[in-house]
Amino acid sequence: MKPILEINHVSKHFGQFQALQDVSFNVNRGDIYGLIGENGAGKTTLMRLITHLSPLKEGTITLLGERSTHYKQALKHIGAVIETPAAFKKLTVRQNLKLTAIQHGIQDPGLIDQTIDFVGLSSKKNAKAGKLSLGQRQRLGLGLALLPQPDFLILDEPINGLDPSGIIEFRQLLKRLNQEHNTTILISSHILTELYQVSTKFGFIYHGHFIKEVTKEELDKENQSGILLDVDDTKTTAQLLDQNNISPFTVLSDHQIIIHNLTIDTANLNRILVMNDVSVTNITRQEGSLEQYYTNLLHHQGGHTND
Ligand SMILES: Nc1ncnc2c1ncn2[C@@H]1O[C@H](COP(=O)(O)OP(=O)(O)OP(=O)(O)O)[C@@H](O)[C@H]1O
Repeated sequence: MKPILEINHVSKHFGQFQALQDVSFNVNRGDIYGLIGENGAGKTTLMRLITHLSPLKEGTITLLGERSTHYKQALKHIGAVIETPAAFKKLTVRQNLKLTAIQHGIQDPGLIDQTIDFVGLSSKKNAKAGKLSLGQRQRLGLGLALLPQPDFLILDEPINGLDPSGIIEFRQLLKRLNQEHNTTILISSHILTELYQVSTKFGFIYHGHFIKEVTKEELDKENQSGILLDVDDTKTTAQLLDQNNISPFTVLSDHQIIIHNLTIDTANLNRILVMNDVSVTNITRQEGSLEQYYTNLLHHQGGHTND
C-alpha cells in the first residue's frame, strides 16, 4: 500500500537560513509516527509545509496520493493542530465545533457532542474558547481537527499544557483513534516518555537534517529492552520459546535470553519453562528509554539535548 505521506528531498530556506535540508521519509497508513528534534530542528516548519501553511519550493510532498503543490482532496482528509489551535475566542466550544461542521459540510449534529465528549470537554461545551485553560484549548484544537474524522492527523506538540491525567487521557485517546478508527498520526513532542508510549515509529531531525528513522521494535532491540530471562539452560529455553511462538528473542549468554516483546505474559512463560524442567532464577522487565536512544544519537552527531 502506498504511504499516506511521502516527503522527498524537501528543503526550506528563510532568507539565507536553511531550516530544512534535503529531508526524505514516508509515513505509512496505520503508523503513529513520532517526530523528534531539539528546539529549532525544523519539525513545525515541516508540518507547515505538509499542510500548506507554508509554500513548498524545494522537493516534493505527496499526501494521500496528491502532490502538495496540487492538493485537491488531500487537505479534506487530514486534521492538524499546529502551533496555537485555531479556535475563535469569542465563540463557545460547541459553537466552534459547529462552525467547523458547517465548513466541512458535516450533517450529523450528534457528531459535535460526541467529539466534545471524546476530547473531554463536555463540562465546558458552553464556555467561550477565550476563557479556556491552555490544556482545555489543546483539547478543543484536537476536537476541531477530529470533527471531520480525518484519515491522517498531524499534531505539533499536542501534549504541551496538559496536566498529568490529561496526558494519560490524551495518550489513550490517540491509541483509540489509531486502533478503532485506523487514523494515521504524525506527532511531535518534547515529552519523549509519552511519545515512546504512543508511537510505532520514530523519525529524528537534527538541525534541519532527517538523521534517522527507527520502528519501535528496532528501538527496543537496539536498547536491549524486553523480558530478560536468567535460566540454567538457554538451549532448551530457546526451543520452548520457538514451540510456543514467543518471539523475537536473542540468546545473550549461556544463562541469559532476552525476548524483545514487553507484552509477554511472564507468569505463563515461567510456567512453561518450569514445567519443562528449566530452572528460572530471574524474569525482569527491561525497558529501554527513548531519551537514552536520542541522547546517544545526538552524541554521535556531536550535538546536545535541549529536551
Ligand atoms: N518564518 C520564519 N522566518 C525565519 N526563520 C524561521 C521561520 N520559521 C521558523 N524559522 C526558523 O527555522 C528553524 C526551525 O524552526 P521550527 O519552528 O520548525 O523548529 P521546531 O523543530 O518546531 O522547534 P521547537 O521544538 O522549538 O518548536 C528555527 O531556527 C526557526 O528560528
